[in-house]
Amino acid sequence: MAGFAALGLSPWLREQCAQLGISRPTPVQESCIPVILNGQDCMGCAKTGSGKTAAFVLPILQKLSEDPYGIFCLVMTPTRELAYQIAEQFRVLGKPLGLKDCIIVGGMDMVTQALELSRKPHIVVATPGRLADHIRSSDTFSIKKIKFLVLDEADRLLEQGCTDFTKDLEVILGAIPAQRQTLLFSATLTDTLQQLKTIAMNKPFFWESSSEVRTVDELDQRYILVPEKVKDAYLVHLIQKFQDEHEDWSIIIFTSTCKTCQILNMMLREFNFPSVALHSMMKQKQRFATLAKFKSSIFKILIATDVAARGLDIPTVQVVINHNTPGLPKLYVHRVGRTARAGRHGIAITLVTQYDIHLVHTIEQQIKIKLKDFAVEESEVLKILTQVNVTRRECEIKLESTDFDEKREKNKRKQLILDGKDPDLEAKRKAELEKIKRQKRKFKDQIQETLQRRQEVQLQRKREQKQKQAILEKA
Ligand SMILES: Nc1ncnc2c1ncn2[C@@H]1O[C@H](COP(=O)(O)OP(=O)(O)OP(=O)(O)O)[C@@H](O)[C@H]1O
Repeated sequence: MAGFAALGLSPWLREQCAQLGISRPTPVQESCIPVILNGQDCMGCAKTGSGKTAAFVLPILQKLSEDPYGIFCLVMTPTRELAYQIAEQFRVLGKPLGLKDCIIVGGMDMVTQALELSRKPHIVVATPGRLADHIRSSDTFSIKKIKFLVLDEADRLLEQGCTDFTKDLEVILGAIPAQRQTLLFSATLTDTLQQLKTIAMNKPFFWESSSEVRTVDELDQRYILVPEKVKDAYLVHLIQKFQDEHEDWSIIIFTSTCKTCQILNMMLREFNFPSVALHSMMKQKQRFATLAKFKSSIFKILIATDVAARGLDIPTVQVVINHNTPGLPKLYVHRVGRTARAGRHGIAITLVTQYDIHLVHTIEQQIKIKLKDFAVEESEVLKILTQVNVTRRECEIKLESTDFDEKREKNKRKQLILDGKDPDLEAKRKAELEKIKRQKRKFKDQIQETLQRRQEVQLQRKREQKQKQAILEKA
């Protein structure tokens, strides 16, 4: 493997890398850095924790050092926390340049941001919604002359998921020059490749790691099959076990909703675990503070929604627990990728209920690896089951007495209106879908019950036949 010098990186940047302990390029860096330095568009699809950020930060800094001006580069990313992390990489590696960066994300003061933008920073790192708001409402800055556009977690930015970025991206793409270098990175680019090519139009170089398996070899991937009602007891048991055996390990627990995230955090706190929660219903400043506490290992357990699933680079994380099975294999890949980064080892455990087994099969098919069973002493779990369930119920009641649900409803309505949808109509649609889901589940349970009964009857018949035969033989 060649060193950074052979890739064409200047000595000052190599020195910066060395100071951060980055001495040899990773494969994605080795392949993409020369191409970017050569002026080509680039799409890099490499596994989680494989150094994709430096693969675009380093060549951009080199180009900036040759022709410094602002605004030189725009980086788009799906989450606010990730925007701060990327800006930090630019700042640390670009220190000798006296780099000026600016972070434009929702939840922070817009006036301050507008002022910073008007001061022509070299690098702008932004989430799409807030940057589009600035473009629509202000003419005190221009991104018409940027040299580089980077979409980090590019597939997520183009996905029409629960947060749809596509309209804001259209506004942003309309405000930047057609003549630019476009760099697209993610651990899961492949299914949005055609869409991405419409953004990186300049005959993009595409690099994908050759390995069939979508997750890193250093990651031990496990599952535990659990009935829904004992899931929390398993969770508490697992955390206790990891805390007892590995005092210095940090753990991320992923949940499906903000409410579950909040309740689980309250519950773990009741059991005196050092946990913090991170979800989109928290105020932005609180979100940053939470993450800072977790990153500095003051709190060793982070309970988060998928807002933390992508990109976050926290080397102390040794364990990822999926409290719910992710519905999309891609989401699974990103969640479990919060551990076992940059060659370190890690373990991911997914709690799977009987209704989610098909999801596990889909995940296994996509990532090309089978999850292994994680052995748990059930008797230990049973010992704490009642206490855990009672505590959870108490936490639910406590949360109900706050305005959490009300806030959530308001946020949802606001978002729907912003998306141009009718909140009442959407609520009706959702209720109908829930009804169908409940009916389906009931139907499934009924089928299972009938099958079980049939099996029992057949067994009983066989037993009776045997008895009859035995009597006949005796006679
Ligand atoms: N060449 C290198 N040698 C050693 N460590 C590196 C190298 N390049 C980057 N790193 C470190 O590896 C870690 C992971 O890098 P990074 O966050 O860029 O991963 P990623 O590929 O973007 O992952 P994800 O898909 O999860 O966003 C970081 O802490 C980074 O400093």
